Amino acid sequence: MADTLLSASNIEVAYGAARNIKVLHGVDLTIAKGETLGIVGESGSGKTTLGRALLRLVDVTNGTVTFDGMDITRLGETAMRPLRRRMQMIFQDPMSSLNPRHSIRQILTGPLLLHGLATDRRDAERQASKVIERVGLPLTTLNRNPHELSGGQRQRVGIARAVVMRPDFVLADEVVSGLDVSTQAQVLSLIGELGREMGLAVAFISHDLSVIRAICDRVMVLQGGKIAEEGPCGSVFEAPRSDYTRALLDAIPLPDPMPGWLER
Ligand SMILES: Nc1ncnc2c1ncn2[C@@H]1O[C@H](COP(=O)(O)OP(=O)(O)OP(=O)(O)O)[C@@H](O)[C@H]1O
Repeated sequence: MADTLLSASNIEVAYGAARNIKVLHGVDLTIAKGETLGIVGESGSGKTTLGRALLRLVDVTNGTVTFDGMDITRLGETAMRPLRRRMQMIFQDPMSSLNPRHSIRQILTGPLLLHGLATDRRDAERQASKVIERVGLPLTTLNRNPHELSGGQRQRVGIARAVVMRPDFVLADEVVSGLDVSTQAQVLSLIGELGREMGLAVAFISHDLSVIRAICDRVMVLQGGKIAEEGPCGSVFEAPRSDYTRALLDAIPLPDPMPGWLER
């Protein structure tokens, strides 16, 4: 497909020194430029492992990972470095990924300067201010440290830190699971808006189907390290083909009527 950004072909991942704990058993996946793909499945089904394999944070034992036409399956860290800026990650708990001793200003400007995306400190500061406002936070946030922010504010900083690097791909792993429902909705719409605005490809991992439904174009259902089902969100949710997907759907009590942010 001409507009494929990221693809995995028949990938397998195994953990343990002897690579005897097999977790992914031949997974195929493609994400087009600008597309949001939901990856869903019960705990332990391999969602995070799949995300990490796409970013080359774990090695695959078999299969191929391709990014923007390049086979990156066996690239070393030096060769991966220029691609790292283009593949960003938003974490479940931003606290664990934001340096507690750094101000939000340092957290945002540091990588810009390091990767040569800002001409000088003033330019980095200007870009940081712009992105912090874009994610809905006041400029004074730049003077704060992560522990001085609420969970929702920290997640907005996590999003700002990812998008300020002008990536092509963002992996969002369980990014709203620690937040209350109304903050979840705000953070999801923000990711959706930014994705559309910037033409980002997003892989959105969640065990929560209602979250996937709110934000994704397409969904892939993982079961025991294999794909149980895959397709456009509408068809998978309206007419699931696998019993496993049906069981996942049955497990979420959807409110009636559906809140506006869940309607697509
Ligand atoms: N570093 C590791 N070493 C050994 N086994 C691991 C390692 N990381 C994950 N696993 C195992 O791989 C399987 C898949 O884990 P993974 O975190 O990818 O699943 P998940 O679907 O993201 O789960 P969750 O929703 O609970 O985060 C699990 O059985 C897990 O115990």
